[in-house]
Amino acid sequence: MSTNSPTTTSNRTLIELNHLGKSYDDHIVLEKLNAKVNEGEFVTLVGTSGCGKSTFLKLLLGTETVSTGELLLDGKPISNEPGPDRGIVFQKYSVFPHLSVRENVVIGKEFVENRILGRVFGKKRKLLLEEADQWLETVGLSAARHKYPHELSGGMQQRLAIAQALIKHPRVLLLDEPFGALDPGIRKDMHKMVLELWQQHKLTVFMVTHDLNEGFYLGTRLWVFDKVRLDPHAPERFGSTITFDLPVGKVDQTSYQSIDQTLEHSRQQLGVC
Ligand SMILES: Nc1ncnc2c1ncn2[C@@H]1O[C@H](COP(=O)(O)OP(=O)(O)OP(=O)(O)O)[C@@H](O)[C@H]1O
Repeated sequence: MSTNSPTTTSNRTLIELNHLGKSYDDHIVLEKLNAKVNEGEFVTLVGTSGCGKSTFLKLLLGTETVSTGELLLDGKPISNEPGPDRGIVFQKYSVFPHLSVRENVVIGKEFVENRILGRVFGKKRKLLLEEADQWLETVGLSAARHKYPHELSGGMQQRLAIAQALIKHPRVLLLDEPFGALDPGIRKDMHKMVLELWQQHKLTVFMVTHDLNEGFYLGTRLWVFDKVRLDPHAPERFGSTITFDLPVGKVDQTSYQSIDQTLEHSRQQLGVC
């Protein structure tokens, strides 16, 4: 179970979900989500395929808007466009293939500094290149800074995507199955790096995973997304909600088995793997 000490967690609410719901036309994806997340928490999200985990991250990022209820950051509704206070890393294809590793990190910040041109020049650019190099060192990619993404392994590409997100100094880091495609050994290295970054930079993290063990190991808190109501004739009539909200340090073997069984039951009912 979790080996993380939530030393970076404060008592200050950063994110608040009040009766939050999200639908696409008649398809209800999420309904009645209620929770408060303090600054510095590491929330891991598990649930069956299609239950709305990525949709929830998109609401936090601001690329999707809530349909009902509220999603607040610092007590204010999250703006409906991505801002530098939130960074995201996807399972794949987060980086630009035509840019070098170094330029991939630089561009993350260039769009923040010059929203019209997406470029900065002169002394500003020199400083940005230096900062990019520092981030590449932090994620262990200094030696690859002049390479292109196709020359990197899957793990290196995810390190690059993390550097690209972190150069904007986000307060909230959103990770959508970032290690799902990686080999177990590489995943272990990535876990270590993410935990170090989370603690050093006092990030609030939301991470989607399909691996319950990974969720327990990394998080300080684990959410299970599931449907409490199911209409077999109209599966889109009801959405998922947070059915388990557990402080991970207090999770015991019985809770683990209970969540595992619940997920298995949902998988069978929904016919998804
Ligand atoms: N832009 C969209 N328009 C219509 N429906 C959408 C849209 N985005 C997502 N959905 C639907 O919302 C539901 C939830 O999708 P989402 O990707 O959030 O699930 P998930 O839990 O992340 O799944 P997975 O674990 O397979 O990645 C799916 O049925 C999907 O088809």
